[in-house]
Amino acid sequence: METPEGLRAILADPKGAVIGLDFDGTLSPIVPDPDTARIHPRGPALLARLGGLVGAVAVVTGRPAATAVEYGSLAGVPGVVVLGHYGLERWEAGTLTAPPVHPGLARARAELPRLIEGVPGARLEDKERSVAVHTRGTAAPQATLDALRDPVAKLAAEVGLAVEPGKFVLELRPPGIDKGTALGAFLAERAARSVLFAGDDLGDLAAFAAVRASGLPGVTVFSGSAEASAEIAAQADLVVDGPDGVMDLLASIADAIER
Ligand SMILES: O=P(O)(O)OC[C@H]1O[C@H](O[C@H]2O[C@H](CO)[C@@H](O)[C@H](O)[C@H]2O)[C@H](O)[C@@H](O)[C@@H]1O
Repeated sequence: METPEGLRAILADPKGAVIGLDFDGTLSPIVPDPDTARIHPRGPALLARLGGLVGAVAVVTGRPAATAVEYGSLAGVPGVVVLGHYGLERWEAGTLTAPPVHPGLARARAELPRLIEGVPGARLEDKERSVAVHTRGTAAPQATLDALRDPVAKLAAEVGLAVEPGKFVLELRPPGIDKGTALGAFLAERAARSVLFAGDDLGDLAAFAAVRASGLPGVTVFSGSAEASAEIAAQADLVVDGPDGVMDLLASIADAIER
C-alpha cells in the first residue's frame, strides 16, 4: 500500500508531529464491561517509545482523563497528554485540570435509571462529568439503543446536555466541546507541523475533521472491527485491524523514524 502523504510528512520531520489516539476500540480492545477495558499489552511501551521520537502523543477520549490514565497505564508514559471527556479535562505529568461539573448532570443522573427500567442488561456508566447509557449487554443492543435515542435526547435537551452516540452507547455530556476542538487546540499549542489521529467511533469523526481543517499534512486512521462503521472507514486515510493493527502501525512508524 502506498504511504499516505501525511504519514510521509510525519516520518520526514517527526519532532513536528502530533500523534492523537482514541482510547476505547483504538488503544484498548472493546470488551462487554466498560470497567474492565484495559490498554493493549503493547500500548504503554509503544507510546513511551513513540513519545521520545515525535513532537507529542495525546490520548483524546470520552473517558474521564483519570480513567484513561489508570486503564491505559499512562502514568508511566513520559510526556503523554490525556484529553479526557472529549477535551473537557486534561491530564499531563500527573496533574489533572477540569472545569466544574455541568449543573444538568445531577438531574440526568437522577432520571436516567427510570429510562432503562425494565430493559435487562442496559446499564449506566457514571463518569462524574457525563453519564453514559450502555446497551451492549441487552438482548438486542442496536434495537434497544434506537428505542432509547428519543427519550435520552429529550432528557438531554431538558437539562442542557448534548448526546454523544457511540458503539451501543448514548452519552449525556456537556455541549460546546468535542474531540475536534480538543485536537485542534492541541495542534496549535504544540505548533504541530503534521498530525496523525486514530479512532474507531462516531465521536472520532470530529477529530478526523480537525486533522483536515488544520491544513497540516495529516493522516486519519480507522481502527476497524466487526462493529465497523462504513461512515468512519470512508473518512479515514488508513484502515487497520483494531487495536492490534493500531499497535502494528505505531510500531512501524517508530521503526521507520529510528531507521
Ligand atoms: O472516546 P473513547 O475512548 O473511544 O470512549 C468512548 C466510550 O468508550 C467506552 O465505551 C465503549 O467501550 C466499552 C469497553 O470496551 C464497551 O463496552 C462499550 O460498548 C463501548 O461503547 C466507555 O465506556 C464510554 O464511557 C466512552 O464514552
